[in-house]
Amino acid sequence: MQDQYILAFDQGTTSSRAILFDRGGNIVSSAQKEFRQIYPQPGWVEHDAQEIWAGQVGVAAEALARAGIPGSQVAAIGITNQRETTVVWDRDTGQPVYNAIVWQDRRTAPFCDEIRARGLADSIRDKTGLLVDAYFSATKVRWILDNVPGARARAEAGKLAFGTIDSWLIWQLTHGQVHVTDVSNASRTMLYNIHSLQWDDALLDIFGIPASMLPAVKSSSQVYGHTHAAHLGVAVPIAGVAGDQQAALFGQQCTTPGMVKNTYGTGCFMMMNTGDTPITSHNQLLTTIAWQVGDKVQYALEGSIFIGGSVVKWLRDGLGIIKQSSDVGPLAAQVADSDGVYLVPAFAGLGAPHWNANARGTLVGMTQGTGAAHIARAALDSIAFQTMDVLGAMQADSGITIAELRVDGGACVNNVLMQFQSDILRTQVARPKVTETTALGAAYLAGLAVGYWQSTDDIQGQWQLDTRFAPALPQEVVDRYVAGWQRATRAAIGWANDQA
Ligand SMILES: Nc1ncnc2c1ncn2[C@@H]1O[C@H](COP(=O)(O)OP(=O)(O)O)[C@@H](O)[C@H]1O
Ligand SMILES: O=P(O)(O)OC[C@H](O)CO
Repeated sequence: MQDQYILAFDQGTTSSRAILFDRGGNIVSSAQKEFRQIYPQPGWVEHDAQEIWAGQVGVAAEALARAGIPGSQVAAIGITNQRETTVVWDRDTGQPVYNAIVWQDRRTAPFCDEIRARGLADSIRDKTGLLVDAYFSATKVRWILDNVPGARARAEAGKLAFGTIDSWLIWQLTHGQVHVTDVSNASRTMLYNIHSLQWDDALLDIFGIPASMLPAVKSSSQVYGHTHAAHLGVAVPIAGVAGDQQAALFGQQCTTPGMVKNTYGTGCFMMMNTGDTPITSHNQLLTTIAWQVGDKVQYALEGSIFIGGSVVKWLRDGLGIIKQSSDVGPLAAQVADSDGVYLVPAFAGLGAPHWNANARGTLVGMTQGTGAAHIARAALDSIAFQTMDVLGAMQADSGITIAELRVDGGACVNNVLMQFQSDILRTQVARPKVTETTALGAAYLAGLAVGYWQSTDDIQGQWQLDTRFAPALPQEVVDRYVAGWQRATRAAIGWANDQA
């Protein structure tokens, strides 16, 4: 028999990737395509769901072509996706009724304020593990139903379907035959009870969403359906689905309670595996479903940082002090430290553990001697400091002191950042050889479902260390840096709260 492979779709916020993996978890080939970010108004972020679909299926074909592998040698497809992003489409035509409303979109923040004012936040949190915020899908679906002419009536007549991007892609791949999601994506909608593992009628009522719109919720590793032969030449089983952060946790093989990964992408997303126990946070973290394999549901604690690697983009595109992202390391390395300069990149408010929607970017501590290198250094430091705040909250909530932070995402290639991260966390930071852990996690989930890998034992040895960073800075220096950061954060929040 010819060699078989697993094809992972990694549908992210700014680009769609397809990666082909072999049995050893090695990358055989990949293809990637960026797509348009649509900003109709300040604070609004949309994607064209059709463009995402066309791009994703295009990169899948391209990845196979590059490896010279036909669809018949793909044992299964795993899908992982930007989470919360909301698509509503017509069941008959398969056409979206509105652009996808992206997780970053803040248009429903006033409605979230209303929900909190009605005293509903605690019960929503108890059921979903989430804080009431525009980030999650529920208020986005409601917005579409309220603002697209005729949408509510069509939804009530059972004509419209809702899905996160995983559901949308599966619907397209199966030509409208399969409308599903997995537990990890469902747990980001703010409509799903993470304890009873069901859509919650009372929540559907609060948000005015007809149950007929919802996908069926499945495990993260099973055959959901087969692709229509039009796409890869043959029908291929779609056998793994997880939200991208959960998939990265799985791909990092953080499969035992207490293991933590941090993904340094546009934002930073830290997750701790908490096993079969959903831990309620007292520090404004989210409780979420990590994945379900077989009948075993695993939970996680999560802290999301809105501006992570994108602060480097801002140095490039906003300030113009670097030409390309990779220039930031050498520029920052020109100085020993930021010399008292702190950047709090609260460009879109602050996420965990502050959740302050009004906070704005703050740059403090400058003197006549401050130059571009100090600002670059402060920008990188801000990624590490925000991560430190989230990890502190996570350790407090779980009572676990972690031994190692596993890292991935575009900005984890930066050694200056990783070393500083280890220094201020006083913890080992471990960067694996394969940093495409999101796609790898989806591939593992799919491969396990079809017997490509027999059990998690088969993949256990595949995580390989690239570089380990160990704390080197003296404690008193770290204490001084951290105290400065905390002052700067207070300044960012104080500036927002001081509005007349
Ligand atoms: N050498 C680098 N140092 C720091 N940040 C970087 C570096 N290279 C890329 N980045 C940042 O990493 C981010 C891209 O990471 P990626 O994981 O591809 O993001 P996403 O999946 O969120 O689109 C960008 O915000 C970019 O600014
Ligand atoms: O597309 P990414 O990798 O930035 O991830 C987005 C997250 O899933 C949003 O919750």
